[in-house]
Order: sequence, then C-alpha cells, then structure tokens
Amino acid sequence: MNQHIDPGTLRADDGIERGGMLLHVDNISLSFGGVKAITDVSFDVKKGEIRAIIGPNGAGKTSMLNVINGFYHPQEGTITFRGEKRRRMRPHRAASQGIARTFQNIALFKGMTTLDNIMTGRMTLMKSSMLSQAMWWGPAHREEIAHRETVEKIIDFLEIEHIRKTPVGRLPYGLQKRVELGRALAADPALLLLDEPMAGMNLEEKEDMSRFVLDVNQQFGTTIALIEHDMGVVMDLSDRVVVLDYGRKIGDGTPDEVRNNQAVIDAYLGVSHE
Ligand SMILES: Nc1ncnc2c1ncn2[C@@H]1O[C@H](COP(=O)(O)OP(=O)(O)OP(=O)(O)O)[C@@H](O)[C@H]1O
Repeated sequence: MNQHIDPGTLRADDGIERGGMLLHVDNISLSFGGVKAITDVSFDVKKGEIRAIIGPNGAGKTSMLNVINGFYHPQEGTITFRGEKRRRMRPHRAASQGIARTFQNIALFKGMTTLDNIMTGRMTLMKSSMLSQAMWWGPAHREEIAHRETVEKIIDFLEIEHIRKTPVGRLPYGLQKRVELGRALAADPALLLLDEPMAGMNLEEKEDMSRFVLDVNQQFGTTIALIEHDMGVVMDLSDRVVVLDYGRKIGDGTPDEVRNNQAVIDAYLGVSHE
C-alpha cells in the first residue's frame, strides 16, 4: 500500500485554487527552418488535473512539451505559468519555477543508484552553496538530511525500496521509468510533464505506472500534462485531452468529447487533409 505523503513536505501553495488556470499556452507557433512543428496552438492546463496531449507521429507533441519547459523558444505566441507571462527562458529556470519532466527515452544516470538519481531531482531546491555542500558543512548537512527524508518518502511511495541501492542501468525498463518519475517528483513540481510514460511497457508495467500517475495526481495534488500513445491509458487517466495533428490543434475536451470528434477520428484513421 502506498504511503501517504504529507503535501506540507512539498512545494508551498502558490495561491492558485484547484481548478484555476496553472498554464496558458497561447497561439504558439514553432518552426525548424522550413519545418512547421507547431502552428497557432492554444490550450490551458488547470491546477490539479491530468491533461493529455495526443496525436499521430510527428504531430508536434514533444515539441510542445519542449516549449512548455523552455527548451524550445517559439517564434510566436506566449506561455503563461502561474499567472506570469514568460519571456525567453532556459529549462533550468522552468525547473526552479516548478516544471519537471520525464523523457521519451529514459534520461537517468545509469551508473548511479536509484537513491542518488532521485536525489539529483532535488538539486534545484537546494539553497546552500556548492562549497558548503561539497564540504558537508553546517546548513548544507542539515539541508541534505531534510531532502533525503523527502526522497525516502518518494521511494516508499513508488514502492522501490528494494532497489534503492541498485545502479539504475541494471534495472528492468519498467522500473527505470518509475525511478525517472521519482526523480521528477523529487523536484516538487507544480506541473509535471510526462513524455510517453508507458512507452515500451508490458501490460502489467502499464497498469502499475497508471496507478502511480493517478496516485501522484490525487495524493500530492500534482498537476500533470502527459503525452501518451496508448489510447486506453489516455482515456482512463485524463481529465481533458488536447489533440494535435500536423502541428495544429484539432480537438480539445473530455475523453468522451475527443473520442467522438470527427476530426480526431479522421486523423487517427489517416484521412487525407487535402
Ligand atoms: N529539433 C528539431 N529539428 C528539426 N525538426 C524537428 C525538431 N524537433 C521536431 N522536429 C519536427 O517537428 C515535427 C513534430 O515533431 P515532434 O517530435 O514534436 O512530434 P511528436 O508528435 O512528438 O511525434 P512522436 O509521436 O513521433 O514522438 C516533426 O516533423 C519533426 O520532424
């Protein structure tokens, strides 16, 4: 059984009510040379919800996550996060503002243990200087103990105590994905971006991961935006779904609304756009 984590150990309340607007994506367009990855896309993410971004291959989903976390800078449009309209910024700023993400291809330190990988997720929250951290001195010592406690709670929550000392490169794929979720969670995100969290998983691993994503959302109250190809998972997990096709938004609504949207059905059946 999952241990309940006291949200008080996590990020301070940002004043946005559950259901209030956490993120606005407004009229975003992004090109790479002549390739238009995203064209005039707008949507929002409400605090506390699970928001899926779906669409066929090459629809612009990963590009959109990269715009949200500051990795790509769109030519047009604006991102407003927690009421603040963003100017150009780097991903580490997004992390310190409370946006964390996982990647399509796992991006963990393979030679490091589960515990150390998850600990790296707390780096952006560490206040003591690099020097005092390196010397394990005074405030740095106390700070590390506090961070370590939170990391241990995350390890309990994700039921990975048995692999806490195992180098992640030795773990099966499904567990590596879970460690990556743990590392993102350790950053104490206000918005958690998951890029295909179930990709490459077998049915049992998918069920486990779905349960953890739901538990993170419900027990931590973390807002989640996820890309996922498995429609069963998307329809089960999400509160609302935005659908992209060839870089444009073609649908937006509850899973039922999206399922019955003719443009979405056509896109998935490969109906011509000419
Ligand atoms: N760094 C880049 N340089 C050039 N083109 C890019 C770059 N990133 C994405 N693209 C192009 O932008 C378009 C959208 O790609 P993106 O990876 O965002 O789609 P996706 O919906 O995530 O696809 P998939 O489901 O296959 O991962 C594609 O045509 C892709 O080739």
